Amino acid sequence: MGVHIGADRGEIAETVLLPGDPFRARWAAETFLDTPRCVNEVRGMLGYTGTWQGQPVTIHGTGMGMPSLSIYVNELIRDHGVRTLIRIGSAGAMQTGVNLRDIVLAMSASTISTPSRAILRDLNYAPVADFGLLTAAHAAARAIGAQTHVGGVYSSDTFYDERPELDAELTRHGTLAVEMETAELYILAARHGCRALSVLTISDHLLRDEALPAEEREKSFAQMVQVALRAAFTD
Ligand SMILES: O=P(O)(O)O[C@H]1O[C@H](CO)[C@@H](O)[C@H]1O
Ligand SMILES: O=c1cc[nH]c(=O)[nH]1
Repeated sequence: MGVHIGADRGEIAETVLLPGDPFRARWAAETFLDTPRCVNEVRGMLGYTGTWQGQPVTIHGTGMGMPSLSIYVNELIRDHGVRTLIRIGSAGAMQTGVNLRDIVLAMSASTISTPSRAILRDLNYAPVADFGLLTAAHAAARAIGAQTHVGGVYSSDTFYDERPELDAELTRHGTLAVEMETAELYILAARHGCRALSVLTISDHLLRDEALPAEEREKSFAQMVQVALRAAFTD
């Protein structure tokens, strides 16, 4: 039992899916896992452990932003022996060819700053996905017919950003989407020798006035969870 995760060692699987939203963790666990059991509710950050096709899986919220994700991922790796971490998040599209409901597999994540800045200092470290998870997720997404893009995302510290010129440069440099956690997830996974990937669903568009209606979100997010689970257990 740690500071922010109330589970005992052994109650969390080696493979963890990480939505920002703790209610998405509960929904995904109840929808996709057999015998899901709540293993954490400290501060309302829900975590569930169950099985998928006989394989143990935990689905645990991270909260929004890299400082929050960093707390949970550090404790999952250090205190619970987690080895495979797959974020299942929402993101805003930054390219005209990326549409609502599409899946984005984050090959890399640009940032201005992360909680690891104090360690990396002046190094512009390039956070990247685990190649095996990335290729497995791509195959899984194709297999279920999901519209999928693979490329770079931007992990922002601010949801309400006031730098339109930054968004424009990110778009000009091919960034597919913006979200708020992937860069730190990839850095922590690299530091601890773990596998990580972000599977994202486009929930809104930065170049067009579009957003996914609330009632459609769940159905779209289902594809992302399926992709993450299939990728986690592809040899
Ligand atoms: O849907 P989640 O996983 O929370 O991800 C995105 O949504 C939140 C902002 O609304 C940020 O956490 C961002 O990364
Ligand atoms: O961080 C996020 C997530 C979804 N949509 C956005 O525009 N930003």
